[in-house]
Amino acid sequence: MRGFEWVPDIDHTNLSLPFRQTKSAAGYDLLTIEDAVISPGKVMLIPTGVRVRLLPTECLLIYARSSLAVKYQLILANGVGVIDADYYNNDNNFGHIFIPLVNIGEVAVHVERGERIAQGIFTPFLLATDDGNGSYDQKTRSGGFGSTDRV
Ligand SMILES: O=c1ccn([C@H]2C[C@H](O)[C@@H](COP(=O)(O)OP(=O)(O)OP(=O)(O)O)O2)c(=O)[nH]1
Ligand SMILES: [Mg+2]
Repeated sequence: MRGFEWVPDIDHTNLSLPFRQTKSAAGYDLLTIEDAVISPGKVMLIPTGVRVRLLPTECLLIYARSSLAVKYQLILANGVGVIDADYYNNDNNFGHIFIPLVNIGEVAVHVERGERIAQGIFTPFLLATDDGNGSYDQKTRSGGFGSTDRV
């Protein structure tokens, strides 16, 4: 079963789950659930209110919307976001997808609740032939953005 769901306890009144705007669009547009003002040179983590269910050898790749880059100089701070299957329903934030937007222009940019801020593309991936042969230790994910770092 592959698809988007609302994160529990999120107010999604009048918002829609991500959807493809046209029949042949590859990307599901993700909305912001909050108003935000992004200052020049700053990165803001924007909540989408959604999580995604994936098969174990799939990820959701998050890309910028070209129009936001061209009109408002808003791009993804991480280039491309990778949403892992085990991020879904993690203990930290239920699998909430956040979009790290950076303003590379010279004026502050407002984004409004319900605006489409990025797009997600479902993508299958391959494993190394000897993956899982016991030579390294895989942890259980507890969150995102550095949660697997060893401190
Ligand atoms: O644009 C993004 C990128 C990632 N994530 C979430 C989902 C992903 O599964 C998790 C971890 O992402 P990634 O592996 O790219 O970040 P990391 O810095 O390696 O964090 P971690 O140590 O948690 O893997 O963070 C988002 O919500 N938005
Ligand atoms: Mg990681």
